[in-house]
Amino acid sequence: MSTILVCDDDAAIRTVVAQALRRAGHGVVTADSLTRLDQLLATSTPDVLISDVVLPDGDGIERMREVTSRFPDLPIIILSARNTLTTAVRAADVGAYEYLPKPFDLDVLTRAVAGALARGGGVTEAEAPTDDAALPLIGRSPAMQDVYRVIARVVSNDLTVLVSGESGTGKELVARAIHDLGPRRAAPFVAINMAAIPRDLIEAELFGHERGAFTGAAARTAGRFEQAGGGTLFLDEIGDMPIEAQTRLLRVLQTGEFTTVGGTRTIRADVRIVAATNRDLTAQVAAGLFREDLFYRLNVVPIALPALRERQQDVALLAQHFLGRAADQGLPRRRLAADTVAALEAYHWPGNVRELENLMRRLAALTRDEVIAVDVVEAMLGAPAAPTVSTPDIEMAAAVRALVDRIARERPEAIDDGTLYDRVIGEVERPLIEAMLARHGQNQLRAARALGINRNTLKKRIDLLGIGTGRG
Ligand SMILES: Nc1ncnc2c1ncn2[C@@H]1O[C@H](COP(=O)(O)OP(=O)(O)OP(=O)(O)O)[C@@H](O)[C@H]1O
Repeated sequence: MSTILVCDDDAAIRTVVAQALRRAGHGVVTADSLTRLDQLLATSTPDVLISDVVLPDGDGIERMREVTSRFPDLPIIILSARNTLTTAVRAADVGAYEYLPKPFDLDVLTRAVAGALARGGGVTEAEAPTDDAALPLIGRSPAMQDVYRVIARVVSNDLTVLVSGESGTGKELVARAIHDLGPRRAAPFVAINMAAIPRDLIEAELFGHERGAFTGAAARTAGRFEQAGGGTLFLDEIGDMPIEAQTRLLRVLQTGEFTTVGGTRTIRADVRIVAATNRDLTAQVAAGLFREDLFYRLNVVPIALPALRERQQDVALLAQHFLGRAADQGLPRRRLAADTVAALEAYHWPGNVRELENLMRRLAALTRDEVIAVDVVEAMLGAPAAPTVSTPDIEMAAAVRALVDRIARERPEAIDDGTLYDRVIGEVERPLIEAMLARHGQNQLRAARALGINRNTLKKRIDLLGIGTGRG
């Protein structure tokens, strides 16, 4: 029978954990402090050690450092109620086999113990623990705990990470956290957004170019791969990367080398790659817009960031964090009334954390009272024109780009025969008009009003586009 040593100062936790493990057929010994743990370890070595972090006589994770140096093969499972990214990373740092944020599921713990027994010793890392004060990511929801655990597992290696999630969910912040917490932190973190650079310049931006490589290339320029040397390259909105550039990127990932545009010399690519997308890349692969082999090369470690509406319990913490930051930057210090917090939690946050951040800044700047009342927030949440990019905008932009790509592929002559604008607008306009007519029972007058255009204009467009609907 295997022996599990459980160290927690909470008697209730010791009891339920011991019961569950005994039921699973293990022998259990418990300790309520680090001193007691030391006494027990002096006389016998357990097969698995489970320890809490905050104990009356010290920090459980720090003590595990000594324990692992004395018993390098002893698997350790850390339990913690301080559910931050830092705790997850520190647990990974000391070589813990598993880290379970409290509250945890007893079945999960039992499975972790079984896994630890099957696998034996943990992974040992030499990295120093990180600063607890500077938390890069805020939030303690179960959904974020999953994210933290994956981050903790990748910071010390160079595996390629693909972060997916809606716009404003914190994808870039995750990429930065991976960089800042890992061994490349002293070298640069370089970000490049595929959607923000003209398509024909992307390769030159990524790999650099030689003098005269193309019109306007007056001098040799280093690309982002070179600029990020030794550090991390963040490829944002990777789904927008043109196919030719994808082919080139794939080759770099396969060979670990690249050449500049117009150059012949090969340069070693010494970067960790973190890519991000707010689109469903598998759908892009299925549609032939994204190379499948590149997708697999990038998706080595996937991290799916939940939308803010899926982590309601983080809203209050994030809101307070942003108000605090606004105050640190010189805006008046403001607090949230309890019903204001409830209203924020109930909101669906289409712009995710970015929208919440912008709202808190506006509230800090605009509200007169020290405590922010619920009606002020409700008025602002109802107001349009929050400075965020919404998901429909992004989807529309993606659809239009895909459309242009398709026209270029299928009818290359149409790309510069002077009809492209009408063609693309027509493609967008047709489903729009059809949808509005359907919504308004084919009534053209009401559809025109809803669209905000003149009825005659609508009639003309219907005739021109040959939309075969009824009359208004
Ligand atoms: N968990 C978090 N804790 C604190 N701040 C956050 C968190 N998530 C996001 N933010 C903040 O929200 C804003 C948006 O985050 P970020 O730019 O990382 O999102 P993104 O997913 O990369 O967005 P996009 O897809 O539009 O580029 C940033 O100012 C970031 O600092």
